[in-house]
Amino acid sequence: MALRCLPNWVCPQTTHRSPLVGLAEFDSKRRRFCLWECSSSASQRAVTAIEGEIPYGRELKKSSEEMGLTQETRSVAFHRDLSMLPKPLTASNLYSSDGDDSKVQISFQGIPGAYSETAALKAYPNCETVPCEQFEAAFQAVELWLVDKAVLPIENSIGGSIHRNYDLLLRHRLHIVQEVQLPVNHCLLGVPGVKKEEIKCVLSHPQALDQCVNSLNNLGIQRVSAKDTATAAQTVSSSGKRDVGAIASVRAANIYGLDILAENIQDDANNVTRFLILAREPMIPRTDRPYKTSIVFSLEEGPGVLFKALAVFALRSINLSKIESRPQRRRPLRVVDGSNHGSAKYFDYLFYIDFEASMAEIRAQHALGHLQEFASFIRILGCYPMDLVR
Ligand SMILES: O=C(O)C(=O)C[C@]1(C(=O)O)C=C[C@@H](O)C=C1
Repeated sequence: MALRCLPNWVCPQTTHRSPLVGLAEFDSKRRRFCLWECSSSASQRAVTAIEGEIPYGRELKKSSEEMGLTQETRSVAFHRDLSMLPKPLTASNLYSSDGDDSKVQISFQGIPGAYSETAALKAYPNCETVPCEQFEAAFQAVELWLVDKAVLPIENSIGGSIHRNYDLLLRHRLHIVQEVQLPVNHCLLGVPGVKKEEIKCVLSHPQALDQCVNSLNNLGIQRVSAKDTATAAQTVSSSGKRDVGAIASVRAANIYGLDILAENIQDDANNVTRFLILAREPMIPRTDRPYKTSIVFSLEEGPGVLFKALAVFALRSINLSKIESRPQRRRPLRVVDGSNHGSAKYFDYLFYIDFEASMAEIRAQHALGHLQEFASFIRILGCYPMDLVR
């Protein structure tokens, strides 16, 4: 059972917004949840509990308050509830892996057979994967304690950065606790018995189509976007059409009963997608193995500020493995009125950097302290072990 605080929780029966502290318990194995409203006033020491079932898949967007609306309410004595209060964390709770990952639930965007699911299984071979329609739902599932972690593709060695997912990292308050480098071998799939030459068009995720653009042009095959590679395979399987194929994994072919007409059809044999595993709590940084730290920051205006910002890492021999910039949505333009010829307009950017050091290292702490001199905003997205195994 996991517990979290719900201040300002609204009682579904009375619609009374409690000034008290609420607690929620989620039993993710049995998919049950229980919301506890605890009174802080001495005269009213009752605890109200609302129990219900955690919905599957696409209903993950519902908030816990909404779920409580349809559920039975009952009161229990306060003293009986003391045993239910959160226990203090122990050191072993703070490190992610206790060897048994069969209880870990990981949300991913897509349906079974998607590469994101394979990435989750690479990180936690015995985990339970929870499919979600959109990335937003995969994030919310973690935020609502419906699952433990979410997996997110962030960049690909052929297609580059997945920009929308950088934006999601900032919009949500989850922490990167792990990275997964997954070799992606795209296959051309078709309904049983079909020949490669019969395929006139293929369905797949836009990133997967981009990674195979030359091969598909050579074969004269049209490209059509699908939500994810596994949904493409499922659509082809249920359509039964001989001239429509899918680009997806061997695993997706097995799940949806399709023939593999060609393997490794990506334009570069070394096709690797990097995924991030996200959790509610950050990982406590250590120095027992190579670590990476991901940060996002914005800079004050001025000549050479980005140069100075990057120098804080170079000065301490900290290697940067990734830099990405994204427009600041809330403040897209900065207007500087310093001349007689009108005001200058600059686009305002956020910079995302991955550097190869642990936040437990003094040089990393000093580098971020130094960066604060030029940055108007800094957030540490996570410090996590580097994935060195392919
Ligand atoms: O469609 C899938 O199977 C996904 O997991 C998505 C995704 C992506 O978003 O880049 C992941 C890995 C591959 O590079 C292609 C597609």
